[in-house]
Amino acid sequence: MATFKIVTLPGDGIGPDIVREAVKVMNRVGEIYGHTFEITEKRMGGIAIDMDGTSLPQDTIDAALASDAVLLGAVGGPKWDHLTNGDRPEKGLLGIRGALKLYANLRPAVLYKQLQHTSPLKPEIIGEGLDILVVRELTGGMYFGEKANSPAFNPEKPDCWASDLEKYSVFEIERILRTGFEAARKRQKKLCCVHKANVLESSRLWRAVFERVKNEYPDIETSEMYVDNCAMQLVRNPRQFDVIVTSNIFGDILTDEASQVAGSIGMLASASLGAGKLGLYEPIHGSAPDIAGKNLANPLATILSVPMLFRYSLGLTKEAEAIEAAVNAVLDAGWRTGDIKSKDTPANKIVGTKEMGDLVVAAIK
Ligand SMILES: NC(=O)C1=CN([C@@H]2O[C@H](COP(=O)(O)OP(=O)(O)OC[C@H]3O[C@@H](n4cnc5c(N)ncnc54)[C@H](O)[C@@H]3O)[C@@H](O)[C@H]2O)C=CC1
Ligand SMILES: CC(C)CC(=O)C(=O)O
Ligand SMILES: [Mg+2]
Repeated sequence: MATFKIVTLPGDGIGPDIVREAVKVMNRVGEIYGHTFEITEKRMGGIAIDMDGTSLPQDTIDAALASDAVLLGAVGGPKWDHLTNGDRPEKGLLGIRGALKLYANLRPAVLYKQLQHTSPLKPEIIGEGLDILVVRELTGGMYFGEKANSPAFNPEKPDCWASDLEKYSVFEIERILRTGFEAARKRQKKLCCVHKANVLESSRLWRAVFERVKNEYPDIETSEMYVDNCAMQLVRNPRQFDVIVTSNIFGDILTDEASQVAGSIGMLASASLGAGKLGLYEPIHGSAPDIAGKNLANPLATILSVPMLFRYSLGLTKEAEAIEAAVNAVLDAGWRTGDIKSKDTPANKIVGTKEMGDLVVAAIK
C-alpha cells in the first residue's frame, strides 16, 4: 500500500479521451491493490499555447519533476500547424523530454495473438507472432540539434534554406547503446544497431561506438543495419529482430512502421526513461485529429503505457501484470475498437474509446 504522485498531460486531439481511460484503469488498480494515485492534470502542447501562451508552462515542468511518473496523451493538430519558427505543440513535448532528461525511449512492438489478422503481413511471415523492442535515443539528434534558417524565411525564394543539425556525442550514443544491451539481456539476447553510416558522419560515430561497446556484451548476438534496409526488413522478415537500438529520428519513423506490422498504432505503448526512476509514459501515436472527439480512438496504447509506468517508475509488478491480463481478457472476449477490427468482427463487438476503457476496468482482478 502506497501513495504515488502522478502527473497527467492529456494534450490535444484524442489525448484527453485516451488519458481519461488510462486514469480510470489506474484508479481501479488503486482500489483493488490498496494504492493511492494522487493525479494532477497539467497542460502541455496546443492547449497550453492557447491557455498559457507557451507549449510547456514552467508549472508543468515543476509538477512533472516533483512527481513519481508522468502520463501523456498526445499533442498537436491542424489548429497550430501554421506556427513556424516559434512555439508549436510538439516543442512542448520535446521540451519536457529534455527537461526531465529522458534519453531512452522504449517502444515495444508486440502483435497480440488475438490480433494477428490486423497485421498486413502474411501469416507465414508473422509465424507465432511479433515481439520487437525498439530502443530509441530521445534527447539528441536533429530533433534537438541547432536549427537555422536563411535570414528571410520565404519558401517562394529558391535560395531560402533551412537546416536541422544531426549531432551526437560519444556519451549520448554509448548511454543509449548500453540501455539497448541491458534490455536485450532480459529478452532474446539479440541486438541490432540501426544507422546510416554509409552516408552520415553522425552514424559513423554510432557505428564506431557500437563496435567498441559490443565487446563488453559477449552474451548478446549483435548485428547492424542501414536504416533503409531496416525499414524494408521490418515488413520482409520482422521476426529476425529482438532489440533494435537507434537514433531519435530513425526510431521515431521505424516505430510507426513497426506499429502497423504489429496491427495498429493504437496498440503501441512507450516509456521514456532517464537516469533515475522518473519516467514519462505515452502511446507512440499522435493526437489523431481525424478521429478526435468521435469516441473512435483506441485507448489501449495509453492503457498499456500504465503497466510500463508501474514497472519502471513505481516498482508495481503484479499491478502491471493485472492490467496486461485485463487487456488480454478483453481481446480474448472479442472486443475491438475500429482500428483493430477485422471483417469477421461482429458489429456488436466494435466499441468506442470509452467503452474499451470500461471493459478493461471491469476485467481487472
Ligand atoms: N507524441 C505525440 O504527441 C505525437 C504527436 N504527433 C502530432 O499529432 C498530430 C497528428 O499527427 P499524425 O501524423 O496524423 O499521426 P497520428 O499518430 O496522430 O495519426 C496517424 C493515423 O493513425 C491513427 N491513429 C493514431 N492513434 C490512434 C488511436 N489511438 N486509435 C486509432 N487510430 C489512431 C489516426 O487516426 C491517423 O489516421 C500532429 O500534430 C503531430 O505532430 C505525432 C506523433 C507523436
Ligand atoms: C515530437 C514528436 C511529435 C515526435 C514524434 O513523432 C514521437 O515522439 O513519436
Ligand atoms: Mg512519432
